[in-house]
Amino acid sequence: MLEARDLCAGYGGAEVLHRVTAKFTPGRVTGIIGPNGCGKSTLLKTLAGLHHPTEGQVLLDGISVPDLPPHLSAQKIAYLPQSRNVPKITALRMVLHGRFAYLSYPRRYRTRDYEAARRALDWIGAGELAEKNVSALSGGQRQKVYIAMALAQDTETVLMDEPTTYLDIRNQMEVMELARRLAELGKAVVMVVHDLGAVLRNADDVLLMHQGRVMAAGTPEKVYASGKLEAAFGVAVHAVDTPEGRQYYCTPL
Ligand SMILES: Nc1ncnc2c1ncn2[C@@H]1O[C@H](COP(=O)(O)OP(=O)(O)OP(=O)(O)O)[C@@H](O)[C@H]1O
Repeated sequence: MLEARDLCAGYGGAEVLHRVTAKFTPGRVTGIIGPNGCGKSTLLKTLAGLHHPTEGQVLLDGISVPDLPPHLSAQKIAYLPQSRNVPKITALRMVLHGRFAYLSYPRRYRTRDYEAARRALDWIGAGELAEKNVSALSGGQRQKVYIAMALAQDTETVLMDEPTTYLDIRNQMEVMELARRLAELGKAVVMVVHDLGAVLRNADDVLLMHQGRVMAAGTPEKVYASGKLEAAFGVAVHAVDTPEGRQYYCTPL
C-alpha cells in the first residue's frame, strides 16, 4: 500500500506540504480535493517519487519510494501529470511507453509489449485509435489513451492529476468509470479532481487538503459530515438523496 507519513515538501526552501499523512488503499479510488494552490499536485508528484520530500516518508509496501531506482518505481507507480507535451506519435506508440520500465538493454519493445499495449487500448474501448496520431485526438480520446498507457505500465498504483479537467461531462463520466475499473483490477487509484460533486459521488475515499495540510480524510460521507468542506472551499455543500444515490451540490455561503 502507498502511504505518506509526516510528509513535507516544497520548492526552494518554501514548504508547501506540511506533515501530510495519508494511506491509499488498493482496490479503492481516492479523490484528492482542495482549493487552488493547496498542494495537491505537489503531493501527487511527491508520492510518485518525482519530487523529493524535505521530511517524512513516502512508502510503498514499507519501501521508501524516493530511494527506488526510477525503473523500479515506474513498475510500481504510474503517474499521469496535469499536462504534458502532445507528441506526434500514434496512440499505440504512446501506450507502449508504459512498457518502457520493463525493457532491458537494448530497450526494444518486444512482441509481448505490443500485445500489452493493444490489450490496454482495447480495455479502455479505444482499440480503433491505435494507429491515430495522438496530436489529432480529441481531449477526451487523448485522456483515455493516457489511461491505457498507465494500464500498460501494470502498476499497483495509478496517480492521475486532474484527468477530467477540460473534458465534456460525458468524457468526465467515462474517465471516472475508467478509474473505477482500474480500482476493480486491485489498483490503488488516486486522482486530483476539482469537481467536488463528482468526487463525493464517485470516490471511495476522499483526502481534503487545505494550505498544504490534510483537513479531512475518509469516505465521502465522512468528509461531508465533517463540515470541513465548507471551511476549505468557502462554499456551502449540500447532499440530496436521489434514486441514483446521494448527490452533492454547492451554493455560496
Ligand atoms: N515548480 C514550482 N516551483 C515553485 N513553486 C511551485 C512549483 N509548483 C508549485 N508551486 C507552488 O506550490 C504551491 C502548491 O502548488 P500545487 O500545484 O501543488 O497546488 P494545487 O493544489 O495542485 O493547485 P491547483 O489546484 O491550482 O492545480 C503553490 O503556491 C504553487 O505556486
